[in-house]
Amino acid sequence: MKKRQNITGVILSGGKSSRMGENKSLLKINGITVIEIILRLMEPFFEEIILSTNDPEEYKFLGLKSAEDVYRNSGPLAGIHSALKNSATEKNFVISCDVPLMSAEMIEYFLNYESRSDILISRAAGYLQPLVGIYNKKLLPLIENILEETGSRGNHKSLHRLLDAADTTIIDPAGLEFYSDELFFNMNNKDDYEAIMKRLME
Ligand SMILES: Nc1nc2c(ncn2[C@@H]2O[C@H](COP(=O)(O)OP(=O)(O)OP(=O)(O)O)[C@@H](O)[C@H]2O)c(=O)[nH]1
Repeated sequence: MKKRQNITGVILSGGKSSRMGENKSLLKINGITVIEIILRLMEPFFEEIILSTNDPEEYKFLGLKSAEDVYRNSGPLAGIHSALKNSATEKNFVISCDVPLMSAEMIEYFLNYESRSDILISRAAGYLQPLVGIYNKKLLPLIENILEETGSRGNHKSLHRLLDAADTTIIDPAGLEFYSDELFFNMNNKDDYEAIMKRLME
């Protein structure tokens, strides 16, 4: 597969993992860290990958360019903000660090989807899934307005405000042959971790 140069990959890993009690992206499944599972999934698609983190030292072993939050303690939208600021491309494929069941087919589907919108995300497993999707760099001023207004009270709410305020396309992948709800399953606590380990060791 030829790596894409006109779209940057972004891995969000600047959260607190408070429900997990330890950095969830560094937990291991079948001997490799969850963040490496995500990176291996992303690498074939993107020439450039940015890691959104506030602790670049911890992730040095990945050898990625990293971006620290400008707006601290403000949740995932702040991570998207700093990644877009540091990105050289208009389009950016964003993925959360905690979805190790995501597939290459689903990423490919996003990348091939014809849309002129500034955000392309899905509604999957009964929820909007804003932490896997495509974000345009031209959203930066709008994102800054929202982050300035909501500050550290924002967290996930600020992301949903962005979805409402921006030109957002929401896809419904439910009927696709490769699709299953588990693709978007995110690992928040120890029970989720155990469930994912069990699933990946099958
Ligand atoms: N850069 C950045 N990423 C974040 C921030 N908050 C969450 N994320 C990322 O966004 C994704 C979803 O995060 P959550 O699981 O909802 O939040 P979390 O802080 O990691 O975990 P909890 O403390 O358990 O809520 C993960 O990839 C996080 O690393 C933030 O303030 N900055």
